[in-house]
This record gives sequence, structure tokens and C-alpha cells, in this order.
Amino acid sequence: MPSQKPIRVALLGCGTVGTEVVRLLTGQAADLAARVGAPVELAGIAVRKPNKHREVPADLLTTDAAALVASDVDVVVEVIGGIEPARTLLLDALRAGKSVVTANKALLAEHSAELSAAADGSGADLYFEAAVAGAIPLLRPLRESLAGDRITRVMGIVNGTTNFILSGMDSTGASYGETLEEATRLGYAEADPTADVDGFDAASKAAILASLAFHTRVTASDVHREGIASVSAADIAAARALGRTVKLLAICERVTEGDQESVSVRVHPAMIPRSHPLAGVNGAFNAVFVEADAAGEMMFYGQGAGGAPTASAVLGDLVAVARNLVQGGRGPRESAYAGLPARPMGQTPTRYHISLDVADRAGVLSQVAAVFAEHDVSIAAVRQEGRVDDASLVVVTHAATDAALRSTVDKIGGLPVVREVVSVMRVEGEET
Ligand SMILES: NC(=O)c1ccc[n+]([C@@H]2O[C@H](COP(=O)([O-])OP(=O)(O)OC[C@H]3O[C@@H](n4cnc5c(N)ncnc54)[C@H](O)[C@@H]3O)[C@@H](O)[C@H]2O)c1
Ligand SMILES: N[C@@H](CCO)C(=O)O
Ligand code: NA
Repeated sequence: MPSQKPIRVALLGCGTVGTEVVRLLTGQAADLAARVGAPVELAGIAVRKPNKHREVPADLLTTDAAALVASDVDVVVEVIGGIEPARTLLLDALRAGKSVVTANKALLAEHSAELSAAADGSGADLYFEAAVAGAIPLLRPLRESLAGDRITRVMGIVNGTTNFILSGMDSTGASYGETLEEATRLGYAEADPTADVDGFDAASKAAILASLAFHTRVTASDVHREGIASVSAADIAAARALGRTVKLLAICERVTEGDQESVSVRVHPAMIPRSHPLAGVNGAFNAVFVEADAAGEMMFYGQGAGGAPTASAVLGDLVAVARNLVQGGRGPRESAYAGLPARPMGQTPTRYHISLDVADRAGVLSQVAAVFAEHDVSIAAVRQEGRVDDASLVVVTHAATDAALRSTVDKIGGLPVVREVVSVMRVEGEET
């Protein structure tokens, strides 16, 4: 057993993740001590409701999180969530030289500059593996394992709730509303699912991923965000007809134009081929596809949410910061030296799938094609199927700027021969 002085840990928040952090920390105390080289001791747990029943030691509970942070602790683990009071508590901890482990993506996506500066000021560690894709080791590979490579793209499914809903719509053909109800009933979607279904959660994670991948400070406001509420059963059926499926993707891309580089960071639903590795990621699982110059393509897959999986990542970080305290040294600092500009969505190259109901008569296809040509959008594939008195027309484009594609869709929707724009969706994951 290590004889070193214990590493004292303050836990802030004891909900879904916090409860599991306590369980792992106490249940594996001897192994953790051996791995760290000193006992890791829970000094206190800050909660809001001390009388709520919890499977944690009652004598450690306090409602005064600020006093716990200010007490004689070495590490602060934050699993409260939200901006305040988490921001102030963590800034106080870091400024006092206490290392921080947090799962709080919303906070990091807005305030990582301030938090990193506070950590640098005192030499404390700031670790946050649990903030993106839960248990899946992803941030450490980006920050450390791939630090010698040049990452060009990070694309993934980073929200379990929306993936559960889209997978359900795909397998049953049901509407978005019906599937959301089912997800809520089964406890996957929260009572207020806004952060998930409107893409806020995924956008925070995309900002964190892009910052690490491109050594550039990216915040949530740099991320173009679209949720899944407008994905219809018709969109899913249109994807299915083309051998594709719809996923909510977080996409972080390095865009090179001449000698200018920028980063495009976006969250939106997109059709991907069923043969793509991300297409087989169903239910509440997460997966992230990374492309780097030398390493090539990599995929990280596993449980992106849930108390125990998220606590696994928190404990991994806790062991890392505790080891640094015992052995000396520090984890990686923020690396934002590249400072690449964020590319506006309108200027980002994307591809569209457009499904239309059109009149079935001579010249319709050429009228539609003319609108694409007018906007300099090149067509990759067209499929037309005649029905009794109209026709279904499906167009898949080559890459063009998102603004040109949007204008094309607007103009096509206004053509008298177009009866209905059935489905418009971006296409990712293959060259056409
Ligand atoms: N649940 C997941 O699957 C998951 C996955 C990855 C990351 N996260 C992140 O982990 C964090 C915690 O998530 P959770 O699911 O455990 O949330 P939760 O709502 O279950 O738990 C948060 C707890 O913090 C408590 N709290 C609120 N304000 C407090 C305060 N001022 N002082 C002390 N306690 C306070 C709440 O009462 C609640 O019990 C969030 O940042 C979340 O985004 C969660
Ligand atoms: N609400 C998130 C939790 C994990 O961050 C999800 O559904 O993926
Ligand atoms: Na992770």
C-alpha cells in the first residue's frame, strides 16, 4: 500500500454521474491507490438536496460547495453541469492551484479560455474526458496520441438521445414526435429534451473536439447548429430508398482554400450511406470517426452517456491528475496556437439530397436542372419515377457552398412544376 499522503478529492454534484463516481472511487480504493501511488480520498460531496436518499456516505455531504472547494482538497471533480455556479467554483479551484476534472461540456464550450488561463496561472491540471462521448477515450487520443499528426476531420455521433430517436425512426418508420415520446417513456430523453434534440449538447461537444483537433479556440457560438425536430418520416424514407440512413452528425473539418486554412464546425442531420461505419451505430451509442494525414482513418465507439460509463472517464482523469500530483509534472495545457478562423456555414462546401414531387410532363427535368446550373451547383445523380399524374424526382448534388445549395432549393420550391419539396437533407460520408 502506498505510504504517500492521500490525494483529497472534492466532488461537486451527486446526480446520475456523481453517484457512480462515488461508487467507483470507494469500491476500487485499493486499486486506485496502487495505480496513483497514494490513497485517493473523498473529502466531501457538495449537493443541493442533502436529505435526498443516496447510496453515498452521509457524513461527507455538504450544501456549501464553495467552502468545500476552499477547504484542504487537492482535486475538484465537477459533475453539477451548467454554467453557474460550476464556472465560479472551478475558477476558484484552479486559481488556488487545485486540479480540476469535469464532465461539463456546456461550460467548456463557452469558457475554456478562461478556465485554461486559470489553470496555467497556478500550474493546475484541467481534464475533461467525460465531457465528450462519455466513456469513450477520445479527447486524450486527440490531445496526446495524435499530437504529432495533422488531423483533417472529426465526424461523429456524439449525442445518444438523438441517435436513439433517429435509429428508432429508421427501424419503425414512425414520426419524430412518436419516437421522441417513446424515448422519453424509456428514460433516454430527459423531461426537457431541448439541449439534445435541438443540437445544443452536440454543438458543445463539437466545439471541444474542434478545439483539440485543430489547435484552435472554438466556442459553441462558432458552431453551426441544426437539431432533429424537423427530420420527417419522409426524410428517413427518402434516405432508405437510396441505401442511406439519417444521423445527427457533429462535423469538424479543416477546409483548405489556396494557402488559407479555416475550420468548419457544424451539427446537423445528414444522410450517410448504410455502408459507412457510423451508419451501424444505433440506439444511445456514440461513435466518432477521425481522419489524420499520417494515421489515416480511425473510429472510436462506445457508450457516450449514462452514469457508470461517464464516471469511468471521470475516474480515468482523476487517476491522471492524482498521478501528476504524486509524481510531479502536469497534463497537456490548452493548445490554441494555430488560431484558424471559423468558416461560416454559407461558405462551407456540403452536398445535398433533394427529393421533389413534380408534374410528369415534358421539360420538367430541364427546368429543375437549369436552377442548379444557375447557382453553379453540379448534379451528381438524378432519379425520376413516374406515377399516375406526377413524378418523384430525386437529385443528389456534388459539393457546393451551403449558401448556393440553399438558394437552389428555395428557387426550385417556387417553380410551378414542383408540387412539393418532399425532403432536403445534407449528404455526408462518400464522394459522389
Ligand atoms: N448523464 C450523462 O450521461 C452524462 C454524460 C456525459 C456528461 N455528463 C455531464 O455530467 C454532468 C452531470 O450530469 P448528470 O447527468 O449527473 O446530471 P444530474 O442532473 O443527474 O446531476 C447533477 C447534480 O448536481 C446537483 N447540483 C446542482 N447544483 C448544485 C450545486 N450548486 N451544488 C451541488 N450540487 C448541485 C443537482 O442537484 C444534481 O443532483 C453534466 O455536466 C453533464 O453534461 C452527463
Ligand atoms: N444527453 C446526452 C448525455 C451525454 O452527454 C446524450 O444524450 O448523449
Ligand atoms: Na470521452
